[in-house]
Amino acid sequence: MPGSCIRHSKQAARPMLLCRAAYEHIVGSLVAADVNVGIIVGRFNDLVTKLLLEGALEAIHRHGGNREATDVVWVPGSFELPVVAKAMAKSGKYDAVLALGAVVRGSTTHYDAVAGAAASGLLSAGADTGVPIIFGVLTCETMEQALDRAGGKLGNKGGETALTAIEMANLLKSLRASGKAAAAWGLSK
Ligand SMILES: Nc1c(NC[C@H](O)[C@H](O)[C@H](O)CO)[nH]c(=O)[nH]c1=O
Ligand SMILES: CC(=O)[C@@H](O)COP(=O)(O)O
Repeated sequence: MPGSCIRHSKQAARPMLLCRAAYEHIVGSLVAADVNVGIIVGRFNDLVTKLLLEGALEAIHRHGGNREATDVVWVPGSFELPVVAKAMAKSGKYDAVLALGAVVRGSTTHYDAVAGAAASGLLSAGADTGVPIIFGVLTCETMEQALDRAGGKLGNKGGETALTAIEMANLLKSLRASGKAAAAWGLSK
């Protein structure tokens, strides 16, 4: 147990390194070759979401993913992401589902309802199925903030979250193959 590692004042680093080395660290691969990803995109603010999708597809392609294993599904807005995410997850066809959207604050409190519903709904979809549902929804005060994060000066959250989807898909595949995680649950098949 880590707590049992005795720390010696002059060799403190060495025992701890030995402690860490004694344990298997399980990390999901970023190779997309055998990963089936379902991408759901909110059409609202598609000036932004199209860029998020572009980043996601480029990342998947760059990591060895193929077109046949990646489905792109469009919904009206971020509020609609969770129901489709859960439905796609329950199909058993996907190793991960990536939800992309852009919620930009307007002049009412509608922003809070949409952003909150998308976040909690997507979280529940993953918890209810055991299929990784990745939150690729921008929640921004301004369109400029959103564009900065959709391929602008702050990178592309679509590409970043696509890598999260690949890693989580491979991690769960690996854990499940070695009996260290339960199979996905609540699937329709
Ligand atoms: N204002 C934004 C929306 N609003 C639309 C909702 O997502 C939903 O489609 C509507 O309430 C009907 O159910 N959606 C976004 O994705 N981003 C926004 O900024
Ligand atoms: C996030 C939204 O729903 C928002 O863009 C809508 O704008 P408004 O609050 O001005 O109606």
